[in-house]
Amino acid sequence: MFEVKSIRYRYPDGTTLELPDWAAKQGEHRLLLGPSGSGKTTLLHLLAGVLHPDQGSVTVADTDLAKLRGAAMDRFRGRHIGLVFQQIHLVHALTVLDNLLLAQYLAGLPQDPERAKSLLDELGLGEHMKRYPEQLSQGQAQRVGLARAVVNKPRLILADEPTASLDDRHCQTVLELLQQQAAACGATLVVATHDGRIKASFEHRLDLDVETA
Ligand SMILES: Nc1ncnc2c1ncn2[C@@H]1O[C@H](COP(=O)(O)OP(=O)(O)OP(=O)(O)O)[C@@H](O)[C@H]1O
Repeated sequence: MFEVKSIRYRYPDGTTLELPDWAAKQGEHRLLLGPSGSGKTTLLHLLAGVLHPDQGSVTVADTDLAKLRGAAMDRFRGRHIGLVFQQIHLVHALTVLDNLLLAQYLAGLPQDPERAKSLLDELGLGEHMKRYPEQLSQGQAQRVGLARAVVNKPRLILADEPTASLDDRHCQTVLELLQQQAAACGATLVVATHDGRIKASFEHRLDLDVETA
């Protein structure tokens, strides 16, 4: 489903990051571990096509991301990749429902309010779909962020530190929702974290500290 191979990425200041080869099949769930600064976010950005490597290749859904640039990369990402961040970045001028419809529009997909509404219902947000982001609790906003990431039924879900600021109960809930939604879409899931609480929930891990798969 994805494969990163022989990656070297050079930051603007010339620092170079080398990453171990890594791959997953469709529907597999993977944990990406490593201390702060080990390159987890960089690897997620390479998988999302936000960054491109100086050497090596990134393949997602049988597509070599080096062949996609600009608007084509944006459409591919919107259509096939769901992104979940610690900071949710909802569009504040739009309602919860419209935030999801915007994600469909930006992916070049026909707007499907029924899909968006049923997903919000499923995530316990049905009553809040006409609300604006500032009228939501942190936990509700987080679930909206998750709904937005999966509304287009992505083939790959990338989550960067989704549980870092959460207490134990919310940490477990967010993790379960991510895994459930990934399973519902048949998506491959990658969760990057240094949060040791969630290690036990994943069979497959890559630890950037020790560079073993
Ligand atoms: N724009 C940049 N210019 C130079 N170095 C950078 C840049 N962005 C990141 N780095 C460095 O690259 C390394 C990897 O950064 P990255 O953000 O991928 O790590 P991370 O594992 O996600 O860390 P954290 O858990 O703190 O988010 C770090 O040493 C960081 O300082």
